[in-house]
Amino acid sequence: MTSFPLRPQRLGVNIDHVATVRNARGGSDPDPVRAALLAQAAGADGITAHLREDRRHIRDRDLSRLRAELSIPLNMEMAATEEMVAIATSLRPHACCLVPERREEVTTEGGLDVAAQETVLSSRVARLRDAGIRVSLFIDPDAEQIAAATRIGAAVVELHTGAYAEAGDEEGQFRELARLARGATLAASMGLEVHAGHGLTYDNVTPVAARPEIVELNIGHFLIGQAIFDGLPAVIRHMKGLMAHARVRPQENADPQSDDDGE
Ligand SMILES: CC(=O)[C@@H](O)[C@H](O)COP(=O)(O)O
Ligand SMILES: NCC(=O)COP(=O)(O)O
Repeated sequence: MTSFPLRPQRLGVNIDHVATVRNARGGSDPDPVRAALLAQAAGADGITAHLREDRRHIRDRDLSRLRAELSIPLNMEMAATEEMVAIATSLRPHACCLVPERREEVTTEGGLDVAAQETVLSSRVARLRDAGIRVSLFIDPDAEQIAAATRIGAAVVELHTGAYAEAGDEEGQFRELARLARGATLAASMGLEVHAGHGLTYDNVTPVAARPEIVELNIGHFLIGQAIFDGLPAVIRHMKGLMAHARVRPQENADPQSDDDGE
């Protein structure tokens, strides 16, 4: 089958876990804003930072500094609470991604249940939109959630890739990838911009990066961890290289059973 190079896909670098390391000692190093500026210089297309309700990593002051110092888009991840909507509408980042949050979780465990909370979410989405913020919803790649995201006026959905990333075997990975592909196709056909993220690494990024409808990946934990060994600029350049390579022959690379691992 003939294949055509796709449009480049954006890489949003999530710098939360620089703040996790900083907070471990309670001081000011390492500075997540410095990491964001380094990521920007290395070719990141955006910076993602999640202001959790418990402030376990990113803090309010980090966000205001990011907003002031970055020249690439800032994507603020947040729970859909009154407190967070008030912070976001005052900060006015380029985008807000609404995510589900449970205080006791180690990381975001599933997608936002948009279908179950349409009324409250639609008024919060409207307030963010009225403040000029592009609103994204972090959801599982399910038809019910995608339809609900459209109904409440989100511009973007970020498909949760955690189940794909954590699938223990090839069969599970194949099943989750097929689910992501169906979700991406459906969301794009409904006029939503499609992003994806969570748990992506050098080893599993290629089939996701090859999906033509997915125009942005948000990646954090792996990049920050790998930067300990290789340095943040080299890690960002390598990840962007894998993403670009995946889109040269998207049909082949979208198949997780392909021999080509994207290296
Ligand atoms: C929403 C999401 O998928 C994660 O990127 C999260 O923002 C990373 O931070 P945690 O590790 O605190 O979940
Ligand atoms: N929204 C996903 C994200 O920002 C990064 O997730 P992870 O790579 O830290 O798992």
